[in-house]
Amino acid sequence: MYVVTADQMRELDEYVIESWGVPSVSLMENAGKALAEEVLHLCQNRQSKEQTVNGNPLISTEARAAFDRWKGTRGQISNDAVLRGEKVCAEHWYILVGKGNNGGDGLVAARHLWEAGIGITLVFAGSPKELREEALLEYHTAESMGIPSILFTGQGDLTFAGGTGIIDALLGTGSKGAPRNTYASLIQAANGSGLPIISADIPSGLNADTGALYEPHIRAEMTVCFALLKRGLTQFPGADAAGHIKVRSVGIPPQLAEGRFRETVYLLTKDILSEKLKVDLTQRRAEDGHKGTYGHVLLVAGTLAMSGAGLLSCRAALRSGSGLATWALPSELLPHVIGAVPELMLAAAADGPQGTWNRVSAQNIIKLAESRDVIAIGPGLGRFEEDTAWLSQIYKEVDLPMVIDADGLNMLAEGGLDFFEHKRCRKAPVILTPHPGEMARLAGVSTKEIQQNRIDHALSYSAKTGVTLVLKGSRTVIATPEGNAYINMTGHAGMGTGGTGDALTGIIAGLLAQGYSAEQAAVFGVYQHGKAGETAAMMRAHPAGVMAGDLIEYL
Ligand SMILES: NC(=O)C1=CN([C@@H]2O[C@H](COP(=O)(O)OP(=O)(O)OC[C@H]3O[C@@H](n4cnc5c(N)ncnc54)[C@H](OP(=O)(O)O)[C@@H]3O)[C@@H](O)[C@H]2O)[C@@H](O)CC1
Ligand SMILES: [K+]
Repeated sequence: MYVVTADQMRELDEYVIESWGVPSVSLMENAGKALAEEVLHLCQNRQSKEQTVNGNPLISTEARAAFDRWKGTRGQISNDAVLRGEKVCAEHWYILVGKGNNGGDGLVAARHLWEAGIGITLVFAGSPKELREEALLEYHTAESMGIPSILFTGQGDLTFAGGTGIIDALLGTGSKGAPRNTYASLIQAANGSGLPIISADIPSGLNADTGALYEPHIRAEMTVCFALLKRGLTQFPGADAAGHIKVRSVGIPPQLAEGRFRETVYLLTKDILSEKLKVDLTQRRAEDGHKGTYGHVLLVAGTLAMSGAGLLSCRAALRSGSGLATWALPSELLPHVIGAVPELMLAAAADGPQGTWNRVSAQNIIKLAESRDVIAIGPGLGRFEEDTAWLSQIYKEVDLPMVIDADGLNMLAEGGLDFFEHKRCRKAPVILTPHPGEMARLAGVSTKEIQQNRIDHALSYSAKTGVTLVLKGSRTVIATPEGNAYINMTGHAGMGTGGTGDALTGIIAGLLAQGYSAEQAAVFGVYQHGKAGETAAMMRAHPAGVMAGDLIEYL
């Protein structure tokens, strides 16, 4: 599933209109009809819930289904079941109409809902005479049909008297900045009404490209998004304002987006994993495979105070299927962790005071890496003198697939983009796994700026440096230097707990060890990490109780 910006959507619109001759009024018709269908579904669901007594259906749905099966369907006549809602006459929807094409979609929906018997009041944010082209035609049709309308001037309150729902067709992909004047007042009134709001394309007040929210913005129960998902709907806080999101086709085939733009953003689904990234989700192995076949991870991590980070990463690497794992750790820490993960090999590689790292150990790491397949650096590592130079030396001299996390990222941030000046001497890929705070340090901006435009920041850093970038947080974004980005949908807020990032580093390293490409390992690793977190949540009394160690057990 492709995820596009407002400009990309406009380009695709124009392409089908100009190159294929699809009339733009047909696109608007399809959009408005899809919107009306979703409103009708909601009304019908509401009706069927009301036909129960104290929550018990008068006739159980199982009994009804059994009877319908017995009766069969031969010779039955159905009407347009979707658009001729039964018993929807008690419904009355207010449709907020802006002056662009988003408003036009609202006007089309008004016509279909009116036809289905729903009471409608159109509320114009500005004089309908300002509407243009298709939207203006739709206005004239609605007026001829006698659909009631009011012009909201901003004077007095709009109470939505007798209303049962609101369609937000104020602002779509053509909106710029915070909603102004009557638009702002209508948004505030709609949110305050307590009625369910269904947004056309995007909730008004959302930045369609970034997911940032302006004030005020609509808080929708559902958003009916047209043709292709907009980037802003996939990232928080925008995703939260959109409510349940339904993508409906309007006559612009999504596959038009493939290879068309410099950057292609995908919603991470099983299909994307198996069809685009060619990941075998069953993870089949050759019958004659052995531990040497599935790679050896070298993890450079941990101090005495943060030994758990190393343990979690190593366990995750093994659980994700790597054949072997070695943990390079400070010598003072080693005796304390013997036997904690018996499957793991331990290598004393640093002699800093109190179980910490120091700069002399770069050579030790380079030597250890000689007989390994992947190197992962960072979890619980701490900072030490001249550590950026230490990491840079390893980066230059260890040409293995490399994952850098946590303090490794802070070292890298200190080196700035100069750190990557030696990237041409590396053939093997590098994956960075920052959380938003670490990403902010890498990019030299604030955490807030990162969070307000996660997809762009991930893509641009990846393009500049040649690394595969995993920007963590809800809806993790994985960006590749070639300009692909994937938005992960697995996982849950219960995974916001210490050590889950360390586990992710281990999973990705474990996949790299088995021969997955950087893109496959980062994307599949993030997907699996979230899935394991979901399984762990289901096995506990409450998702908030999930710990990093739990999710590793469900890999
Ligand atoms: N094209 C197609 O074929 C299809 C398009 N489709 C639909 O079209 C939508 C995009 O339509 P669009 O481009 O007309 O923009 P849209 O968001 O409706 O309104 C922009 C208007 O609002 C105004 N305005 C801007 N910012 C504002 C603010 N902050 N506060 C207040 N006002 C503000 C601005 O006025 P201006 O500032 O320029 O005076 C401008 O007139 C898209 O989301 C989808 O729903 C579907 O039907 C499928 C086919
Ligand atoms: K809208």
